[in-house]
Amino acid sequence: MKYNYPDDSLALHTDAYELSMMQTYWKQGISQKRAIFEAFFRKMPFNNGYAIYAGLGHIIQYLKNLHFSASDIDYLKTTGQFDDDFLEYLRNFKFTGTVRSFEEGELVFNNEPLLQIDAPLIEGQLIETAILNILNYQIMVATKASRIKTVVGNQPVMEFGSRRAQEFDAALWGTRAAYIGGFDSTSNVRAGKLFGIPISGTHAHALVQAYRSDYDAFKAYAQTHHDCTFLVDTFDTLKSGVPNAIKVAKEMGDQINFQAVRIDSGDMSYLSKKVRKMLDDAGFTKTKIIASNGLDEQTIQNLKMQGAQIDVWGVGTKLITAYDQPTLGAVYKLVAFAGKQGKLVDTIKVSNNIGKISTPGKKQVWRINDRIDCKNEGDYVALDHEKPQKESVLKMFNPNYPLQRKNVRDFIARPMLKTIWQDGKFVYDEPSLAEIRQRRQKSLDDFWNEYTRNLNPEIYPVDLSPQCYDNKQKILTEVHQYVDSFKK
Ligand SMILES: Nc1ncnc2c1ncn2[C@@H]1O[C@H](COP(=O)(O)OP(=O)(O)OP(=O)(O)O)[C@@H](O)[C@H]1O
Ligand SMILES: O=P(O)(O)OC[C@H]1O[C@H](OP(=O)(O)OP(=O)(O)O)[C@H](O)[C@@H]1O
Ligand SMILES: O=C(O)c1cccnc1
Repeated sequence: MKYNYPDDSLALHTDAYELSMMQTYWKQGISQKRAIFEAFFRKMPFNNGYAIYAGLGHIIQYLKNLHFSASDIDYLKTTGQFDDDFLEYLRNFKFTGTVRSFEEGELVFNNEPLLQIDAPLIEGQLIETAILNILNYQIMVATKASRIKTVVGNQPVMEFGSRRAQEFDAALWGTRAAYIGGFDSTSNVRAGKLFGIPISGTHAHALVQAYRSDYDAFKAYAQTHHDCTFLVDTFDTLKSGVPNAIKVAKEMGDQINFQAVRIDSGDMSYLSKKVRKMLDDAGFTKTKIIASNGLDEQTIQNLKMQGAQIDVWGVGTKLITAYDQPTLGAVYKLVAFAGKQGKLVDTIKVSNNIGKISTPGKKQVWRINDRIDCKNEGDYVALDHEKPQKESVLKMFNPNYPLQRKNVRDFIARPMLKTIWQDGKFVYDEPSLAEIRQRRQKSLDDFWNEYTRNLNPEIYPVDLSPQCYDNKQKILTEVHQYVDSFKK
C-alpha cells in the first residue's frame, strides 16, 4: 500500500460528491457565482445548556494550505471521473472567499450560524467536508471538557486520552479542544510542542511491573527525577503502594520533591481518604493525591460528594471520545446564491421535520447583553444588513417557543461572527491559546448559571429577528407554491 506521497495535501480530504458537484458547476459556467454557506448544529451536545466553540484554529491551518498537489491531480485522473479541463482548474485552485466565524472559546448554541463561507460556489463546496469534520469533533470535546472543568473547579485536571482517542489527529486536536474547554495540561508531548499546552504526567504500571516491586520502582524513579509522583495501585494501594512510596520519599529526603501519588483503581473515595491519612501521618501533608480511571463529570462530582481526598484529576477515554455522544451533527447549508443578475437570492432546505428546515439568507449572530446586570439575554440571529445594535427595543421571539417572546431595552448587541478571511486575504489577528482559554471563562461568566449548569439547564434563547423569520416564511411559501405546481 502506497500512502506516503511527499506532496500529499488535504484538498482530497473531502467527499467525492463535492468534487462531482464542482465539476458540474465548472462545466456549466456557474462555479464562480457567489454562494453563502453556513455551518450550525441542531441539538445541544450532552443535553448541555451551551457548547464551547473550538476548531477554528485547525480550519485556519487547513484553508491556509489548501491546494491540489501534482499527485492529487494524478490520482483524480486515475479515477476516470473528471475531465482534463476541470483538473487543470483544480491544479491552480486557491481559496478566494470571505470567512466569518465565532471565535474559539465562545459559548455557542444550536440553530445559529457558527461559521459562514461567502465564496465562489465551487470553493465553498469543496471545503464542506473538512469544515464539518473539524467542527463536529472539536466542539464536542471542548464542551465535554468544559462540563468536566465545571465540576473539578479550581483543582487541576490533566488530559490523558491519546491512547484511547480515535487515532492520531483526534488525540492531537482533541487535546487542544480540551485545553480550550478548561483542561490544564496534556500527556500528549507533541501537543505540547505544537500548541504550547503544558505537558504533565506520572508513570505507568509497567515501571512497577518491570521492577516487580513498588519500592525498587519508586526508588529507581526517585534516583532519576526530582519531581516524583508514584503510581501506588499496581499490587495493593494501602498495603504496599503507599507505604513504599513513603519509605522512598523519607530515604530520599530533600533530593526529591514528593509531589503526589496516583490511584488508578478501586474505590477511590475510600482509598483516597486512607491514603491522605497515611501521607499526613508520615508528615507529607503537601503531597497530593491524583485520581484516574474512567473518570468523567459524573464520577468526579460523585467522588467529591463522597468527600474523596483527591487533589488532581486525570481524564482520558470519556473526554477524548466524547463518550456519551458520537457526533455533534453539525451541518453546512447553502443559504444564499447569486441569481440571474448576480444578485444574491436566499435559498432554503425544506424538511417534514420543522426543526430541520434551514433558515435562508446571509446572517449575523448578535449576542444581546443586558446593560444593567451585564448578563446575556439571548442570541439574536438577524439578516446581515440588519442593525439591531441601533434599535432601542429589540423584539426577541423564537418561533418554536412562541410564548417566550420578550422586548429587550437597554442592551448591548455584540456581533459574534468575526471576519477571518476577506476576499481571500487572511485578516484575523489569531489569539493565543491562553487568550482563547480566558475567553471561555469570561464568556461563561456572562451567562446566568441557569444556562450553564450541567444538569437540566434552562434553554438559552436563540431567536430570529422578525425580518429573518418573515423571510423564512416567504421563501417557504414560494417552495410550497413550487411543489404545488406539480400537483395534478
Ligand atoms: N467511590 C466511587 N464512587 C463512584 N465511582 C467510583 C468510585 N471509585 C471508583 N469509581 C469509578 O468506578 C469505576 C470502576 O471501574 P473499574 O471496575 O474498571 O475499576 P477497577 O476495577 O477499580 O480498576 P481496574 O479494572 O482498572 O483495575 C471507574 O470509572 C471509577 O472512576
Ligand atoms: O481511564 P481514562 O480516563 O482513559 O484515563 C487514562 C487511563 O490510561 C491509563 O491506563 P492504562 O491501563 O492504559 O495504562 P497504565 O498502565 O498507565 O495504567 C491510566 O492509568 C488511566 O487509567
Ligand atoms: O501520566 C499519566 O499518569 C498517564 C498518561 C496517560 C494515560 N494515563 C496516565
